Amino acid sequence: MSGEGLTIRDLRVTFDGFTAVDGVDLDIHPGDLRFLIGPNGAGKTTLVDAVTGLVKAGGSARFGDRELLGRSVQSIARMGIGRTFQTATVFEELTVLQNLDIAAGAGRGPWTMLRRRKGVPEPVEQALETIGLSALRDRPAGVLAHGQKQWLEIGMLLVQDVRLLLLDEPVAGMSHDERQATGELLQRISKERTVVVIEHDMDFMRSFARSVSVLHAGRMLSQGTVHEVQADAKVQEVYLGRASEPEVASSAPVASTQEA
Ligand SMILES: Nc1ncnc2c1ncn2[C@@H]1O[C@H](COP(=O)(O)OP(=O)(O)OP(=O)(O)O)[C@@H](O)[C@H]1O
Repeated sequence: MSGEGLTIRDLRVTFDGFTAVDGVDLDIHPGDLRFLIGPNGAGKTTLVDAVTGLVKAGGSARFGDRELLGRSVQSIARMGIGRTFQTATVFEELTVLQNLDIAAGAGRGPWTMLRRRKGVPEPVEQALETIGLSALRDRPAGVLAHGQKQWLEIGMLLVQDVRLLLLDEPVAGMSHDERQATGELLQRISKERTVVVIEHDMDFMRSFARSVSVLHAGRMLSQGTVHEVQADAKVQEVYLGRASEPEVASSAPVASTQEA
C-alpha cells in the first residue's frame, strides 16, 4: 500500500524525572497491522500519547515527511492520525448514525449538521457497513454491546478519513466472537490504512498481527513477525519471568505456543 508511514527515532518521554519512553525507534510502514505489546508500564500508551500530541516528547516522530512532535493534538488529528482509548468514548444518547455524522463533520456544529442532513453521506454509509452496524444505525449508542461501541468508535475515525489508527486495547472486555469480528475488521481497515494496536491479548495478537513490536521498561525489546518475536529469548524472559502476575500470566504463552 502506498501512503505515509510512521517513523520514530530516539523517542523520549519523561515524567518528573521518571523516563517512561527511553530512546525508542519504530518504523511502521503504510498498510501495516502492527501490534505493540509489552508488560504493564512498558510505555505503550505513553508512546501513543507522544505521537498524538498528548504528552511532550524528545526525539522525532514523522508521519510521511512531516514531524509530529511539537504540534498540537488538533494539528496531528488534522494530519490524519486518530486514536481510541481503553474506554470507548461515544455519545451514548445519540444514535449510531448521529455519532458518525458528528465525527464526519467535526468542526461544523453538530446541531446545524443534524438539522440540515438529508440522506446519509457516502463515507458514513461506508463506515456503517465496514464496522457492521448498518442495521443498528438508528439505535442510541448507549444500548450497544461493549464490542459494538468499540466498533462505532473505530467507525468515527474512518469517517474522518484517518490514515493512521492507533488503538489502545480494542478487544479488552470483549467476548470471543467480538474479538474475532474485531480482528477481521482491523484486517479490512488495514488494506487501505495503517493500524497500530496496543494489546495484552496474545491469542488475538497471534491471530491478527502482521508485525509486532515489544516494549519493555520504556525501550524497544524486540520487533518482527509473530513467529520471530515469540522465538526471541529476551521476550520469553520478560513475559515468563513475570508469569506470577495475573494480567501478565495471561500473556505468558507468547513464548510457548506455536506460530500463529
Ligand atoms: N502522566 C504520568 N505521570 C507520571 N507517570 C506516568 C504518567 N503516565 C504514565 N506514567 C508512567 O509511565 C510508565 C509507562 O506507562 P504506560 O501507561 O505508557 O504503560 P503501558 O505500557 O501502556 O502499560 P499498560 O499496559 O498497563 O497500559 C508507567 O510506569 C506509568 O506509571
